[in-house]
Amino acid sequence: MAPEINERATAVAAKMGVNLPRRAYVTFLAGAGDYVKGAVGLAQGLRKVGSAYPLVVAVLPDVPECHRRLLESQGCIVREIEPIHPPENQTKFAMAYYVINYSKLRIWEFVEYGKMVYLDADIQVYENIDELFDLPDGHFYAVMDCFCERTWSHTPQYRVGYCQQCPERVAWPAAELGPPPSLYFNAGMFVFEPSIATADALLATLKVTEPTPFAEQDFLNMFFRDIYKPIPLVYNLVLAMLWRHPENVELDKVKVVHYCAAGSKPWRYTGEGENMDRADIKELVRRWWDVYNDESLNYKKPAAVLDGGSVVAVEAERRPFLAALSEAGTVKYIKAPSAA
Ligand SMILES: O=c1ccn([C@@H]2O[C@H](COP(=O)(O)OP(=O)(O)O)[C@@H](O)[C@H]2O)c(=O)[nH]1
Ligand SMILES: OC[C@H]1O[C@H](O[C@@H]2[C@@H](O)[C@H](O)[C@@H](O)[C@H](O)[C@@H]2O)[C@H](O)[C@@H](O)[C@H]1O
Repeated sequence: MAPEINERATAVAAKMGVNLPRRAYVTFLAGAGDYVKGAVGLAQGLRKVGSAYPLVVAVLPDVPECHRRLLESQGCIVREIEPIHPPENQTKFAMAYYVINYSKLRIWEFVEYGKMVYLDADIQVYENIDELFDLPDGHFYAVMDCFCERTWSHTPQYRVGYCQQCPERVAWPAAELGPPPSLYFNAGMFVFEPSIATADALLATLKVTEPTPFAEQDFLNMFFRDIYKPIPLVYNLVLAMLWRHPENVELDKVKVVHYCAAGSKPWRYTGEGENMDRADIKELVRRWWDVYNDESLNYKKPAAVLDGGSVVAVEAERRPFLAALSEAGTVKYIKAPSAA
């Protein structure tokens, strides 16, 4: 649904003195490649677990029209964003394409929402996580990352074998390297509050910050260091945890899986690559495909509502509210036959 309709439905609600939940999940999509499958799978996964909030997809201009239509047909709210490029630099990013990930920072401009949960498109949600929206305001919530993969080989912690996931295994050599690194989160999933002031501060700070190998993830860790609050690993299982810190993982309790290990993207999975022949990886990839291929999870057109004669489509979670408006005689709410 286009944001202006979203705002009109909100305005109708406001007339009734009711603030509709200004909450949404948001993911990021760049390019014309196959990450769109991840975003579609995520939309279906959120529907399967009965999330009460819509999925916004922040798309770069290079995302083709057909991918945008596909996302809208799956109930996503597609928002084009302007790319953000880091300052000219000689940095060698951990993955060359990480340079595009700075554009993720545009989501702080989505101020029609009071609180959002960001999820990478290579993430799948297997249990309802709407409770994250009720975390106290004023903090940045995310799951701690792991420093043990080769992608971290440029860092001192990797060189000395230190990881925040098990600080007792190899003590940080404070005498040699000074204080240990601050708690560091994986930026594939986080809970945040959009704000123009924060968006402006992010961009102004980025302009004067030397890019580093983990691109916007490093930058966000620096920027939000003082208000960062770790949340349990169940909300973002970085796959490498399965072989790097199995003692920290209770797989049957994990709600969110982040397919970020090399070779683990389900839509590209061949079983080749380090650790990709593990039984747990094969099972997690199968689970992803089960959701992606489940046609019963396809988006059903929302009930339509007449507001002053014009049709305003609304998201499923607004139906009960609009039925109440209809009873109040404010709008005529026509339930589509398929609407539950
Ligand atoms: O070609 C690309 C590369 C990345 N992304 C987006 O950027 C996120 C972060 O990139 P990636 O998942 O590859 O990082 P990882 O967590 O796997 O290192 C992806 O999940 C997508 O949401 C995208 O849309 N197209
Ligand atoms: O642009 C930098 C990216 O950095 C992160 O990816 C990394 C990181 O998680 C490492 O800790 C893992 O070892 C590695 O596999 C993984 O690719 C985020 O998941 C991604 O959203 C994005 O911010």
